[in-house]
Formats: sequence, C-alpha cells, structure tokens
Amino acid sequence: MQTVRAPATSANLGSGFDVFGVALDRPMDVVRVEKADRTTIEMSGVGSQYIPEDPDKNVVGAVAEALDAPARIRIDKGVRPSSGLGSSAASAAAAAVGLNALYDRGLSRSELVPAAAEGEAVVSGTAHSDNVAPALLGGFTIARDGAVTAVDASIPLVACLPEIAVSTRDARDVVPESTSMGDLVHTVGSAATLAVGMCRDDPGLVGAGMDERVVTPARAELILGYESVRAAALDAGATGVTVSGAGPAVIAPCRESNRRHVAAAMVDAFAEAGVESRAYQTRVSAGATLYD
Ligand SMILES: Nc1ncnc2c1ncn2[C@@H]1O[C@H](COP(=O)(O)OP(=O)(O)O)[C@@H](O)[C@H]1O
Ligand SMILES: N[C@@H](CCOP(=O)(O)O)C(=O)O
Repeated sequence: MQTVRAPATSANLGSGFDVFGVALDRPMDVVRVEKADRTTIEMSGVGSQYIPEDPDKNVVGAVAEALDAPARIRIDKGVRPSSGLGSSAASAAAAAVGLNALYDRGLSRSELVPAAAEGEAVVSGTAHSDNVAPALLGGFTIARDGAVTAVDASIPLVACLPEIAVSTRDARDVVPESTSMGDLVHTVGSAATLAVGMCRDDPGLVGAGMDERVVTPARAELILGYESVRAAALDAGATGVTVSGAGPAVIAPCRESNRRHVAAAMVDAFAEAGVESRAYQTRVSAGATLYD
C-alpha cells in the first residue's frame, strides 16, 4: 500500500489564467492505493457525499487508467469539492504519485502531470494542468504548451472559502472568448510582475501582479460579496486579491505579520454579505508527499 498527502492549490492567480498555480500548505487530501485487479474508489471526508465513487466519474479513475495501474483507492478529502482550491487536482495528483510508486513506473513528478491532468478533463471538460502541476511539484508553477516550469516560493497568503459552490465547468462558461489589445498588454505586465515576485519571495510584487481585467471580473460576479471582501482584505493589509481558480474561494497574499488580520477581515466581510466562510491562513508550499 502507498499513502500520499496532496495539497490544495490555487490556479490562475489573476493574470495567469490556465497557466499559473501555487501549492498551499493547507488544506489537503490523503489518498491510499493498493494493487487490485480493477479500480475501486472509496470516499470519506469533507464534501465526499457529493463526489461519485464510480471510476468513470471520479478523477482518480482516469489517472489509474492513464497509468495502466488498477487499484483499490481510498480518498480522505480535506479539500472541499467545487471550492476553487483544486479539490479534484489534489486527489488526482495524490493518486498519480501513489500509483507511480505502487507499480514502480519510475516517472518523474513532471512526467506525472499529463496523467493527473486526465482527471481534470473528467470534471471540467479540459485537461488543464494549472492545478495538478503545483500539486505534484510544489511552489509556483507555470504550465504552458505541455511544459511546466516550477519555482520554489514561500509567499504567505489567506485563502477564504465561502459556503457557496461554483463548479469549474460553469465558471469556464463565463470566460470571454476574446479580449482587447489594451487588456492583453495589461495582463502581460501583471503576469511578468507576479512571476518576478514569486522568484524574489516578494508579496508586494505578487499582489500587484494579480491584477487582471478580463477573466476575474466575469467570475467575481458568481461570488456573492466579492467586492466588499476584496476591499476589506486590501484595507487589512493584503498586497492583492483575486479569485482562486474558478472560485468561489478568494485569495489574498500578504506579509506574515498581517495574515491573521486579513483572514478576519475577509470572513467578516463575507458575513456582512450574508455568506458564511472559512479562512485558511496558509503559504505557498511543497507538493504531494509520499509516505511508506
Ligand atoms: N476525487 C475527487 N475529488 C474532488 N472532486 C471530484 C473528485 N472526483 C470527481 N470530482 C468532481 O469534481 C468536481 C469538483 O471539481 P472542481 O469543480 O474542479 O472543484 P475545485 O474547484 O475544488 O477543483 C465535483 O463535481 C466533484 O464531484
Ligand atoms: N484554470 C482553471 C482552474 C480551475 O481551478 P479550480 O480550483 O477551480 O478547479 C480555471 O480557471 O478554470
């Protein structure tokens, strides 16, 4: 048997739609795999009642198939589904690492990215890698044309998860099909600033580099209270605010000394909008960890 812990992730980071992602140090999924003649799945944990155990509908079924590695797979969910915190990716990445070890496939973490991304295709219709790449490699990742670049980073941030569900598939439907040259230039400037901020572990540059005018405003409409939560986080010292993944989680990088204050301000602002929420005080961190 192999046991793997895989972290929540935050994709897009505003300016890096379908490209940027970071691994967080909490919450996380724990996945156990044992060799079997055919793949079976057992779910427990947060929101597991909403996740199918049928291998054709669960992301880990697609991963087992991609690696030709049938197994009894037990998933203890720590990352709530439809959160914008890479719930499906955490399970997919953990299964990829566990099955690779179980069957001695010898694939590197980078080589496991396409197999784990097959799981994402099951739930969102696209095999996007921007969650599974950081879940596998850790740190800040840039997923582009089938290649992934990973950078170690340790930026403190708050991930605030409201008690509403937004499915990635629905949130992809509101993404505009085209953009203007002005907005494109703005996005490139932001993305470059954010990437440099990650390399320098500079929360100021990372926050400034999240600014984006095309995808984020369309998705913010799906999150009740987003504008007031954003304003409250910035007032409390966040260096930037954006939608995490497809939402509804909202992330705010900050300096460590402000993190508790930012977390409280975001929860209070959601509460004023009539939405319960939970804030994870977290940081950019390591990827999936394999235990014996
Ligand atoms: N192992 C899994 N973990 C989480 N969600 C899964 C899993 N397998 C299938 N799903 C489905 O994926 C959807 C959640 O994925 P997604 O919308 O991408 O959420 P998130 O934004 O948290 O990644 C739900 O419909 C859920 O039933
Ligand atoms: N790039 C994807 C990321 C989805 O992240 P999730 O955590 O919401 O699954 C998108 O923006 O659609």
